[in-house]
Amino acid sequence: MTRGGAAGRYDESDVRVRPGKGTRPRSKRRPDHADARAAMVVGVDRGRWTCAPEDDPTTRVVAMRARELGRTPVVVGDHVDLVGDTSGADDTLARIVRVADRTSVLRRTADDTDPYERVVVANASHLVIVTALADPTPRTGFVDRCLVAAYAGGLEPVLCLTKADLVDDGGAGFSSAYAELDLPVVVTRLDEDPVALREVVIGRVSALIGHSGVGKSTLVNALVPDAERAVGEVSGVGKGRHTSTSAVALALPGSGWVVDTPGIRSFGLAHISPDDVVAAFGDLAAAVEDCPRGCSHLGPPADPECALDPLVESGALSAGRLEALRRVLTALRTPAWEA
Ligand SMILES: Nc1nc2c(ncn2[C@@H]2O[C@H](COP(=O)(O)OP(=O)(O)OP(=O)(O)O)[C@@H](O)[C@H]2O)c(=O)[nH]1
Ligand SMILES: [Zn+2]
Repeated sequence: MTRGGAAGRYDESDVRVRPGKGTRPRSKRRPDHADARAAMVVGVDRGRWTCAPEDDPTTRVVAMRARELGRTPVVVGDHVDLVGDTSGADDTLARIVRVADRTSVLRRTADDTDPYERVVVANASHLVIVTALADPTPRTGFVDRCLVAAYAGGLEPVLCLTKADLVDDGGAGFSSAYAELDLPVVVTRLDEDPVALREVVIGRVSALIGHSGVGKSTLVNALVPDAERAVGEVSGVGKGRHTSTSAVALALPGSGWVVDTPGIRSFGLAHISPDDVVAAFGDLAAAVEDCPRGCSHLGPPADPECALDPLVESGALSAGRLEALRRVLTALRTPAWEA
């Protein structure tokens, strides 16, 4: 499901027809690759894409991109068509000839001023925002930035609060800040199986995001028993061990995928506008069409004529929900390094 309006806007995954066949229209269906094998990208490393064929998802086929793809980015979660040797045998290399339109895009910029945005994960239906209730201290700023990225990219956000064993209230205090956003909240602790989280991710493609040390690897290992994500080690380059910093999709027992995103520590949001966020709040998207041009929907004093305020007066919108939406919108204005 595409929640945000922004996801459908991107046609960067359209494949260009090879130059020289000038009269042929741009096409996603090249008849000469009618026998291509459909697959999902599960990992990317130095110009090689690891793919899981849809007809045999436990096989791994390593592929390069065909020249006809041009500069189309191909990321974890992309649905691609493979040709060539798709056996997955050692030392074989297939070619990616097509990338399907995406249903969602988790995107980021390096910081809020970086004009270059990067798709990190494609086609995930859910973004699981992993935050520890203690050690490290939870910060709403990071959660709010993740919410913005989810809403704008067409992913359903889920708040996952870890280390409940370290606090007295079971997470009620922290999650109350999100109560008005209709956000699913799951709470986990080291001494219990993450049953509620498993129910959220099973049969779906979910991206997991969180700061270092929040317990994300612990969760991934519980969900995917053979994942062997390193626990308690600071992941990244130059920390003793060279671990991957790019996204990787791991198959859940049964069906579904979790995409771990070890490299993502910050979330530049330069590419997102307030309207992209409001678009995810179905009923409110129509209301803000009455706002003045350039309204950032924060209300007075910044936006005295924002059309969301009269909705509260008329009873169509609760004050608490508007406040929660505005706190998320404020994340757009808060520099990434302060969040
Ligand atoms: N008390 C408690 N500790 C936990 C819990 N979950 C994880 N931990 C501990 O927190 C530390 C960090 O856990 P990881 O799973 O490595 O955290 P991470 O988010 O993957 O961190 P990076 O690997 O740095 O990305 C480890 O020592 C875990 O044992 C929990 O629910 N309760
Ligand atoms: Zn407005």
